[in-house]
Amino acid sequence: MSSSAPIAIPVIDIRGYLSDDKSATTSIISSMSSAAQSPGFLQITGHGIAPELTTRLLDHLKAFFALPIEKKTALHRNNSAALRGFEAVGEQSLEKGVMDSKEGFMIGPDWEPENAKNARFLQGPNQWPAETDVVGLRVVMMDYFREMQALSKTMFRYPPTTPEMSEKSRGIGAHTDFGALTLLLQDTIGGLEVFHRPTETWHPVQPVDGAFVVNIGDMLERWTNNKYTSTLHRVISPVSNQYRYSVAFFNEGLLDQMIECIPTCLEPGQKALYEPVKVEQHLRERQAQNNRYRHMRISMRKPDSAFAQYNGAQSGDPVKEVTIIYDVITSTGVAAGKELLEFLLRSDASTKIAEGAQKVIAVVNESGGDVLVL
Ligand SMILES: O=C(O)CCC(=O)C(=O)O
Ligand SMILES: [Fe+2]
Repeated sequence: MSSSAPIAIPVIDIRGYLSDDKSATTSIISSMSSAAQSPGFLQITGHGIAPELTTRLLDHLKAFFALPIEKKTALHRNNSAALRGFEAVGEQSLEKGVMDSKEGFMIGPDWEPENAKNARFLQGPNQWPAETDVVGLRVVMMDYFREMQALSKTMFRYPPTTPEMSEKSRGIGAHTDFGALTLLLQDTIGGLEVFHRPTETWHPVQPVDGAFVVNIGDMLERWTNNKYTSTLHRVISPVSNQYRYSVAFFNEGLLDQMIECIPTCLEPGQKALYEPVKVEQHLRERQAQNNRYRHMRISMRKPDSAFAQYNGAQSGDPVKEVTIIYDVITSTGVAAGKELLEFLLRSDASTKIAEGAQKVIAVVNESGGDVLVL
């Protein structure tokens, strides 16, 4: 369900931090840390990236996506071991039954083709169109890239849609991001929405002139023991006669970096919720699960941190208890051959049981049948 009720996505001016103003820095850090915990999304202004550069970047992006489809498919991501390049409309579907209506173009740190044999996971050369096709594209992309000092970035174009069609398609289906931190430049069309878990409602991230949207990804959530939140988000297809353009930086860290609970993120008596993992393994697992994984996160309704803390630390032996329940229901194991007690249910029981079963069926249908509901 979409809702226009406001959810506070803070807009934070980081100018004071960049100019080393001590008191401004303290308050900027405290606002950023609180936004990273909830809602896991914020927008930053005063970041020092020249508006001239972002305008030039978006102009070149329009020129790139306006190329004939054959020229774009010649640069398809499938041609690249590092998964760099073009992706057409409809190639992704993050939510069952709704197609993602967007084109993408992924680049990263550029490797000379002759060094490609030394490339590791997701490393390698970019694929560029002929210079004469989009004059200056490569220069502006790499200028922007250096400015942002990021590791990988993807540019998107979302086709416009009609009100009727918008019910059946998404710009990009609901998902969380794999990496540590995403920095997103969006134009003025709008459509990005974040999910407010307690009320299960979607809320727009209004485009703010000159701002970057910042959101926490799964890697940072893991690193901070769930203190920072990797928030579910999506783009609804713009009901407009114009395309929507955006540029996303996925900061994914160095491949050998170990992601293990930052000690200051543990309250006294708390345990680390995740095993340490290297960035490369984390990315490989996410990449392998790709759409399926992203989709699972929606259906499984990530447990809140109170539950996550409890899970695995239950008293007694939960596996044994569940085994006994299974045995009793199936008259096997410890319950084999035993007479079960019968007891009477109140007259409203069958309605209540049917309601519960309907909810379970709805969740299973929504997830494509690949979710275990306990
Ligand atoms: O284009 C956008 O506004 C968001 C894209 C996004 O969420 C993603 O690629 O992970
Ligand atoms: Fe995303």
